[in-house]
Order: sequence, then C-alpha cells, then structure tokens
Amino acid sequence: MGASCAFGVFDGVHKGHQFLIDSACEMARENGGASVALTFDIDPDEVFRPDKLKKLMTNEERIQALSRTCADYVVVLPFTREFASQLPMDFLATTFGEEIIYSLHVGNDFRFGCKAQGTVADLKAWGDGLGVRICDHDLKSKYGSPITATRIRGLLSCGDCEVATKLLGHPYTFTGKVLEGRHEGADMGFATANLELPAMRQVLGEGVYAAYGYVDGRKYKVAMSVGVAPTFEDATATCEAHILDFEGDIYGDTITIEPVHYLRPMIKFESTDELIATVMDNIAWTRENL
Ligand SMILES: Cc1cc2nc3c(=O)[nH]c(=O)nc-3n(C[C@H](O)[C@H](O)[C@H](O)COP(=O)(O)O)c2cc1C
Ligand SMILES: Nc1ncnc2c1ncn2[C@@H]1O[C@H](COP(=O)(O)OP(=O)(O)OP(=O)(O)O)[C@@H](O)[C@H]1O
Repeated sequence: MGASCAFGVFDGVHKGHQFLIDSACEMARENGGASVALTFDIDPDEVFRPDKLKKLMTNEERIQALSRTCADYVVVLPFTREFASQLPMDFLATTFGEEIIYSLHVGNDFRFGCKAQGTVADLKAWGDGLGVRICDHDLKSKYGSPITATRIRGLLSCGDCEVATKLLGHPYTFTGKVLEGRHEGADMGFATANLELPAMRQVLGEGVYAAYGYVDGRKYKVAMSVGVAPTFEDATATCEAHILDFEGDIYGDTITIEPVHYLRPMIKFESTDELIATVMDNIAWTRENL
C-alpha cells in the first residue's frame, strides 16, 4: 500500500503543520500504509531570499521535530536552485519518480516548482493521472486567522511569546554559543552569558524578557536582554542572559533559551545605577513569576 505524505517546509512544526501531518497519519492508519512527512533539507528561502530570512528552527531542529510527530518516516529532499527551477510537472516527477503514493496532504495555499508556479490544481491534475489522492486542507486557524510560520515570526518580533507558543503548540526556543562579554555585568551584580546567534535566528524582537534557560540539561530561570545594549557604546552582544542562581564558567558552551514573557523595551540609561536598579527589578520579577 502506498504512503500518505504531508508535504512542506514546516519551519516551526506549528499547530497547522501538526494538523496536516496528523491528517496524513490518520489516512495511513485507515488504509494500512506508511505515513511520511516530506520536506527539504534547507528552507527554499535560504536559496532565494537569504538576506531577509528569519527562521523559527534550524534545519536540524526542524527535522528532529518532524521525527517526533506521528509520521512513520521523515523524507528529506535535497533542495537546490536547479531542483526548484523545474516546471511543476517535472518537479513532481523528480520528487516522486516511479513511487506511487496513496495520498498527498498539503495546505490549500501550497505552491511548488519554478517561481512557485505550481498550484493545488496542478497537483490534482498530476494526482488524477496516477490515482494519487490529493488532500488540500483548509488552513488551521486560531484567534481568527490561519496559523503560519510567517505569523508566528511576526508575533515573536513584537515580543508576544505567549500567543506564539499557543500557535506553535510547543515553546519557542533558540540555542546559541556563549561568547566572552565586556565583563561589566558581574561588577554590576548580574553576570550575563552573551549569546551568539546567526542573523537568521534573531526572530525575537528587541527588549527585555523573562525566560527559561537550559544549561547542561538543567532548567534555570533567566532574565535577558535582546538587542545591543544602547547604554554602552562598546556593547556588541545581541542577546545577554542572566541565569538566576547559577555560577560557573560556560564560555564556549551552548545554551538553549525559552523566552516566556516580554517585560519592557531596551532603555538607554543616563546612569549605571539606574540600569542596575532596573535590571535587578527584572530579575526579581522573573524569580517571583516564572
Ligand atoms: C535583564 C537584563 C536587562 C537589560 N536591560 C538593558 C537596557 O535596558 N539597556 C541597556 O543598555 N542594557 C541592558 N542590559 C544589558 C546590560 O547593560 C549588560 O548586560 C551589561 O552591560 C553587561 O554587559 P557585558 O556582558 O558585555 O559585560 C540588560 C541586561 C539584562 C540581563
Ligand atoms: N495552518 C495550516 N493548516 C494546514 N496546513 C498548513 C497550515 N500552514 C501551512 N500548512 C501547510 O503545511 C505545509 C508546509 O507549509 P509551509 O512550510 O509553507 O508553512 P507556513 O507555515 O505556511 O510557512 P510560511 O509562513 O513561512 O510560508 C504546506 O503544505 C502548507 O500548505
């Protein structure tokens, strides 16, 4: 029996993606075939619009998250400019070859092939010829509009971690390497881990947040700033995390941050004392409320 496949990029593996993959799994269960999450090794926008691209997950995180869904298999297609420039029917022939699948599940906005010319109507014409069921699903919505990765990125850029988490169906996290900072924080009474994040992963809007941090498999409360500190001309770090009740040398280590709540915008303080008092308040809020 042919497989039932859900097809897409799936950045974030959000609730809409989960619904689509669940639909493929349900059909596979009904007909006794396998279920497949079919995706690309990279985000097509990494090839076509790398400058503007922001991503909810790295490609490795995305494939790992897909492997935790109900799908029996995650099939990862290598995405190249050459592959993408094929006319829609050639794109499908290259993707599926001689493999006759049972069903293909996509959202009704799905586009594919050269300049995204291929539509659900093209998919249906292809499916009719081969006896493949094309299941084009209405996009799953929440709070009045469709759940999309673009919408979730927009929410995070405004600091709305709570609604983003609801649409994702799991917490939003990012992982970065700890770099040496200016060593000012410890003197001010709050040591910070300065995180290096590639531009593509800087989705979260500038501001101060209460968060959780995962260091060496342990979970801590974190008060963190996102954006270069405007008070100090020599500051360069784009994300600084004060890990509560943590002491230790973690330079060079990789830590994962789960932002939970936006506290305030970044401020250019007139004095260091004012900065310290405000940051201490943010740390106290995090301690009491997380
Ligand atoms: C919770 C928190 C809030 C912060 N808020 C601000 C801010 O509003 N304005 C600012 O200029 N820097 C802010 N910072 C950044 C600090 O100025 C910075 O961590 C400190 O100068 C130490 O920098 P260093 O790690 O490079 O030594 C904040 C840092 C934390 C942890
Ligand atoms: N809310 C949704 N409900 C059902 N299917 C969806 C939903 N959002 C996306 N899909 C489908 O999931 C697959 C993967 O889509 P894609 O990776 O483009 O997600 P997206 O969230 O729309 O991303 P972006 O906002 O970056 O375009 C496609 O078949 C798409 O049509």
